[in-house]
Amino acid sequence: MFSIIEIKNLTKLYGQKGAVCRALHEVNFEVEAGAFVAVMGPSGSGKTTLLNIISTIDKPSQGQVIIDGRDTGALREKELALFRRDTIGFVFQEFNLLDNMTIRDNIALPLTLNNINAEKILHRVRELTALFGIDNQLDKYPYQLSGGQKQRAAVCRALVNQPKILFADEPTGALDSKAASELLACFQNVRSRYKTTVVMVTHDASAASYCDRVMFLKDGMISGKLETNGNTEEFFKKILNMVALLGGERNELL
Ligand SMILES: Nc1ncnc2c1ncn2[C@@H]1O[C@H](COP(=O)(O)OP(=O)(O)OP(=O)(O)O)[C@@H](O)[C@H]1O
Repeated sequence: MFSIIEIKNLTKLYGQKGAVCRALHEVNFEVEAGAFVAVMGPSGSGKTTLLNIISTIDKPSQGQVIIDGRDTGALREKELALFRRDTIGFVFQEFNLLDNMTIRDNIALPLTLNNINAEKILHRVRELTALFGIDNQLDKYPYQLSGGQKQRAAVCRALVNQPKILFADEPTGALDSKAASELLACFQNVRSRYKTTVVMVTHDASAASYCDRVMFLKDGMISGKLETNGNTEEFFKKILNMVALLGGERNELL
């Protein structure tokens, strides 16, 4: 199987001499194309730092990030911007939809900016929103949607360019458990339909149990990994056990 993400000896230091914070320390892993992976760990363990570096928003202090066979550290700013546009989608905890645009225009925005033909744009928006169960919400504005619907619209927007990888930072953080499970089921659909690789940071063991694999970070290092056998409930229990085993902030991770 092809590794769409290869992380080699990744270290990230913040700050200057005398006040250096080591957010990541010699992290190594690979993610297979089409996988759905969760990154968990206590507050301050380096999850967001890792996601920002893999998604090329931030640069490492040391180490390599190879995405889809390309060493991102070797790309110039312009190449990197194009690479990011064509390869990566991003979803945040806050939905970041534009209030004065309809849901249709919000989702279509990345394609409109790329001068794609209008018919193609509408087709893509219809296909994605049908998959996410919000195809009857397209004429509405963000304030007229529930939190779960807004987040599904934000994911549609992140996918409209057909990225190979979708990065999600606490995508269920602002949702109730029903809206969260609907969103996670959508991620699974996207993965099986488009073979999109999904990498998600989460504090929520239940959200992580929808994934194929969970990586646990502690103090900027990978402290454990788990893989599902396909049974979500069993996987959920294993994740809880791992959280307890790794110690520290069990309550926070729940
Ligand atoms: N811009 C920055 N400057 C200095 N230190 C930073 C910066 N960003 C993060 N850090 C530090 O790096 C470490 C890892 O932070 P990071 O945000 O990646 O953790 P996290 O696991 O995502 O935490 P949380 O779950 O609370 O969001 C923390 O000690 C944090 O204080």
